[in-house]
Amino acid sequence: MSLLVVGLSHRSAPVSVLERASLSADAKVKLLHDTLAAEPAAEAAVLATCNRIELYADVDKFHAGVAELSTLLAQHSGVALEELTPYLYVHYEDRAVHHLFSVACGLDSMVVGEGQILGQIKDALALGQEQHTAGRLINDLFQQALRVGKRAHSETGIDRAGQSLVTFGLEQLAVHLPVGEWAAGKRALVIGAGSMSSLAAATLARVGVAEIVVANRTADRAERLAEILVASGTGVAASAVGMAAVADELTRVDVVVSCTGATGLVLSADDVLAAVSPAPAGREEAGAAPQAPQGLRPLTPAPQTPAGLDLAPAGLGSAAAGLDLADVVARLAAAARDGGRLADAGAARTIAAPVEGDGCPVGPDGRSALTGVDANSLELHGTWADQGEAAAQRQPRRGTRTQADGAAVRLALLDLAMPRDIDAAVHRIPGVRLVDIESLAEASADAPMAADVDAVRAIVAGEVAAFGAAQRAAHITPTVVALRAMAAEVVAMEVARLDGRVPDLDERQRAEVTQTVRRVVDKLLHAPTVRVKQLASEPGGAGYADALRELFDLDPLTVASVSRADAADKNDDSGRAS
Ligand SMILES: NC(=O)c1ccc[n+]([C@@H]2O[C@H](COP(=O)([O-])OP(=O)(O)OC[C@H]3O[C@@H](n4cnc5c(N)ncnc54)[C@H](OP(=O)(O)O)[C@@H]3O)[C@@H](O)[C@H]2O)c1
Repeated sequence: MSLLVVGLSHRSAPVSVLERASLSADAKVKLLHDTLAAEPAAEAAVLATCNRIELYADVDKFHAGVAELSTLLAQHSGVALEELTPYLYVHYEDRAVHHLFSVACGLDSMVVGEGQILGQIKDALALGQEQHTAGRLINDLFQQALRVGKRAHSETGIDRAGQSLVTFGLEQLAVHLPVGEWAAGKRALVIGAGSMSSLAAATLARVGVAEIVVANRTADRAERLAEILVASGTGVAASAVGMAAVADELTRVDVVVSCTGATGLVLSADDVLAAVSPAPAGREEAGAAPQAPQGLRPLTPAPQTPAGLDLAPAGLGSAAAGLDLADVVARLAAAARDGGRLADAGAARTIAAPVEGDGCPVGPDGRSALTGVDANSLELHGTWADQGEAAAQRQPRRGTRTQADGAAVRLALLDLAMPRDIDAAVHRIPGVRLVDIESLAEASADAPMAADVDAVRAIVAGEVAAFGAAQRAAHITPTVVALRAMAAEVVAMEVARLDGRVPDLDERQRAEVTQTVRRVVDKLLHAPTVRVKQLASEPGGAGYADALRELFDLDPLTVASVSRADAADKNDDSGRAS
């Protein structure tokens, strides 16, 4: 039997395929059992993260194994085999071990060196153990991968080569500023209260945001996370809200981190657009500070608006300040019909870019109907051009950063979910910066490769060789044990025969003869068993076990029973270890 892995990852497949191929918890369990039910596989484990889906199995036939595992992956992911095949990779025997060890060290991660993959490998092993699909090979392999990953982190500076996904994402939002400087005093909204959101919230608190609002479907979890944050000693203020409050919170916060397990969008482009849009003039009461009704943000900063991210009114004409989104859309639609010319001078100042092509699709409520529009084919339509120009006219206060395109960053969003939580169309909203899994992948490709990566590669190479040697040595052990058992049996039979033929031997003489026979047998077997273990641990040494069995006419059932007992001991040990 040999180790085979078939999978796809962010390196082999586009995010859109990975998103569609992601496995639910139920699908993972079914995939494991179906793999074992398939004829070529004896053990199986599935490593499924937002960046990879890999099926590991102990197979006895390479070609049949590849065909079977690929078909099962397609079946359970719901992506047709013909579509999936170009994105699949296959590793076998030592290459498969090398692959998992590299993955465990974070060498194959989207953000090189990130440590979360170790938890995901541990989960994959735990699931295999729980479902009894992990035998001796999978247990040994995954446990060793965890050790190798920890070794890489403790012996090298791989952590520096790639920070955790959250930190890296925040760095992308902060662009050229140190994250701490960028985050200081900001208000953040964290959507979701699971493990990733908790990590995101903890990181935000650590880097110095002033306030965190946690929004989650289940209120208890959001409240619990908010309590933990308050008790964290970072000085952050934290509170919990339901998902219904997200639209409202969007208008108050500066940063959003979203990482839910939702399969659909949590934030549409319209939600974000509404949150960063100017408030309609008609809704402002004379002499009163403008409120933020229904997701439209006032242009005059409210007193509680955090420094650095508000919208300064200076330089804005009254037409711009009181711009109603529905009004803008209507004007743009008219302008599009009119060849891009706007009838109103106030609006013309707001909308600098001429509308290209057709006008922005308008929903029944008069807002841009962006939800459901294919982000890849989406062009910047008038509504957003308008918002960008409005943002460009705002005078950034001290501390307000600007995007590379010159527009002030009004709202920074980090989407760590897979599938995505935030509509990719948000990328095109001026004044909004969205960093998502796809853009993180691109950014990390440009990250400088530290010398530590080479050090980790050396560790992986050494560990793969050691693992292969240990596995091959372990492969011969049952045969050697069976040989010694057979020898002991022969000695016992001969001593019994001696008892029958020379019954007068006293106890001391009998013990002496027995010891002598045992010593002879041990001495005869010592050199060949030591040598055969050495030879078997070398690449291509698997045949020595067969030779030993053949030469000494060992009972295959005895060898198999020793292997089973050995595997059971290992499983007990691994159960205790994990
Ligand atoms: N864990 C990682 O290492 C990691 C790394 C990178 C990216 N991610 C991505 O981050 C996301 C969350 O992963 P996780 O590990 O944090 O999962 P998790 O611990 O299971 O948490 C899932 C969170 O999503 C919420 N949620 C689930 N379905 C939802 C829905 N339909 N609508 C709204 N909220 C919903 C859950 O709310 P309830 O509390 O109400 O159930 C919970 O807060 C996933 O997209 C994952 O791919 C995870």
